[in-house]
Amino acid sequence: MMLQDLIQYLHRYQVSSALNPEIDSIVMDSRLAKKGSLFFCIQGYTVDGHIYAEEAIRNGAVAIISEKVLDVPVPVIVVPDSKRAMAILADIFYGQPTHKLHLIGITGTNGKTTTTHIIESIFQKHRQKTGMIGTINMKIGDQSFPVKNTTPDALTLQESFHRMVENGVQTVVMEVSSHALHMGRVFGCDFDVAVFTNLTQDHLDYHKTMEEYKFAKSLLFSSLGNAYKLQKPKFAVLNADDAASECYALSTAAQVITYGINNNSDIMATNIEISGKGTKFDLVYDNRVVPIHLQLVGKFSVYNVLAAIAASYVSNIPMETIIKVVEEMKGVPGRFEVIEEGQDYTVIVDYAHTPDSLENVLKTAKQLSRQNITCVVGCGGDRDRAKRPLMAKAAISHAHKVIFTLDNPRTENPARIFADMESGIKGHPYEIIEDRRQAILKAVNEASPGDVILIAGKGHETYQLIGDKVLEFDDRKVAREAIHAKGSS
Ligand SMILES: CC(=O)N[C@H]1[C@@H](OP(=O)(O)OP(=O)(O)OC[C@H]2O[C@@H](n3ccc(=O)[nH]c3=O)[C@H](O)[C@@H]2O)O[C@H](CO)[C@@H](O)[C@@H]1O[C@H](C)C(=O)N[C@@H](C)C(=O)N[C@H](CCC(=O)O)C(=O)O
Ligand SMILES: Nc1ncnc2c1ncn2[C@@H]1O[C@H](COP(=O)(O)OP(=O)(O)OP(=O)(O)O)[C@@H](O)[C@H]1O
Ligand SMILES: N[C@H](CCC[C@H](N)C(=O)O)C(=O)O
Ligand SMILES: [Mg+2]
Repeated sequence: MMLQDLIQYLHRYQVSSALNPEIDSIVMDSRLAKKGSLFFCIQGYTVDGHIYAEEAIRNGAVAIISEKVLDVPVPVIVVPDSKRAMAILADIFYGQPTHKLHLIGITGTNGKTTTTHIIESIFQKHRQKTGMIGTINMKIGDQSFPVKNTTPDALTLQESFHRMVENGVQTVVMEVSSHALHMGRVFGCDFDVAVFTNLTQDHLDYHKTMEEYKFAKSLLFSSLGNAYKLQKPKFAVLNADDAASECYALSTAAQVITYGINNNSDIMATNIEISGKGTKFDLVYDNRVVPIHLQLVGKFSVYNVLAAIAASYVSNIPMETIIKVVEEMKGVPGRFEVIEEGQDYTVIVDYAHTPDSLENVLKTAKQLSRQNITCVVGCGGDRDRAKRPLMAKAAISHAHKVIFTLDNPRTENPARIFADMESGIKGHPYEIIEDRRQAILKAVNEASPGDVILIAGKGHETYQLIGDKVLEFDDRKVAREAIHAKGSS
């Protein structure tokens, strides 16, 4: 594509030269620039990408998008906001792939990964080729690829959509994080269905206040518009039991469909019964009542299932197919994953890393056993400090025994993380075992028949970030080792 053809889509810009090179690739990292690249200078949180313009040119870049005038020998297009320009041009460069896909975006504090997986399974059962983008991986059909972020930057994202289109994908279901919405990673995406799971405290290190966090999530719904794509209406799928939905209904011109348990909604669950064997409820929709038996456990799972049902139903998937899939769903890696090695106590690995999710999973664990619940949990470093005392409080309030341990401390001093956690729970008994392996070993060694151990915070993660080191660590493997060690001692 020629540079001038690409930049014609930008409204306000200055260009330093009339040269019109051919653009073969678009990059935001100077190290990835090659002959024919267009390089975007992005003001980052760590460094200012403008300082890498010359390196990008040395590596072959033939034009630069910048927020500043630069004295370099290739055309420089100066724009007011290079991140915004990048999202818009990425969409154009890759041939507007989201216009050719049925695109479902899911936002909310908890439940995005789980709901995304359920929706993927439903569309696959309906014989569609699917794409999926989220915390665990990016998938094209059944092939998976590693990811750095839950919602990737605009270049990676549009390139992924392009590959999906080339590979015959029809429907893409993706997690849309509040960071991504705030940083404009999804500007340029044409969503058909936007789903809201819930809003509770997290990420205040980044968004500063709950109001700003709530607003960031509203951008998914306001971006839906009321446009019809190939006669296809757009939908906002909202949780009727979460107060933030009112704001999201107001921010969208799309049709709204609600789901819920407590408040009246279009897709509703009543008569919920939770047991170790799964969860039963009556699904109420379109004046019909259908009994459902999930293998997934917990009230929070019912919410995720309802969100997935609603998103699939408005996408014209037959309800019979949807129900079959949700009843067959066994779970998502690292989400309430039961570690079954024939032991007479239960070990669960879960990704709860917010106060609300920790409270939910602990309450669910309590519904499964009358025996003691042990919670092994830590809080991530270089992340929201305000959630730490609340997570510690949730653990203390709902578990009989609590072991605080390291999650991913990253570059933060573990002592400060533990001090933040302890500030929420003065006077309650707990133990601190910094080494996560030792904490898990201890919890397992002390388990009695019928007990439940919940190892929270890292779920599917196969690493631990300590300082700038990435160490191999998988709660599920360590738990298995601990169970076997106890069994053979
Ligand atoms: C705070 C944040 O979100 N940071 C994101 C941001 O990185 P950054 O701003 O630090 O980038 P930077 O290192 O300053 O670099 C600035 C620019 O210089 C360029 N550069 C840099 C070095 C060089 O040699 N040459 C060069 O050109 C970089 O490519 C970049 O364009 O842009 C990167 C590329 O898109 C992201 O990977 C990175 O996410 C980091 C890894 C991260 O941890 N983000 C978290 C907070 C996040 O986004 N999480 C949400 C999920 C949250 C949830 O719901 O649980 C997510 O969607 O992942
Ligand atoms: N609907 C829900 N409401 C509250 N908690 C939930 C819900 N669904 C899942 N959880 C809890 O939150 C944890 C994370 O779930 P999941 O990975 O699906 O959320 P997510 O929104 O993708 O999280 P992240 O923002 O880290 O990507 C689960 O392990 C479980 O403890
Ligand atoms: N997407 C979340 C994941 C947190 C997972 C937890 N294990 C941690 O490291 O805090 C974040 O980056 O804040
Ligand atoms: Mg996720």
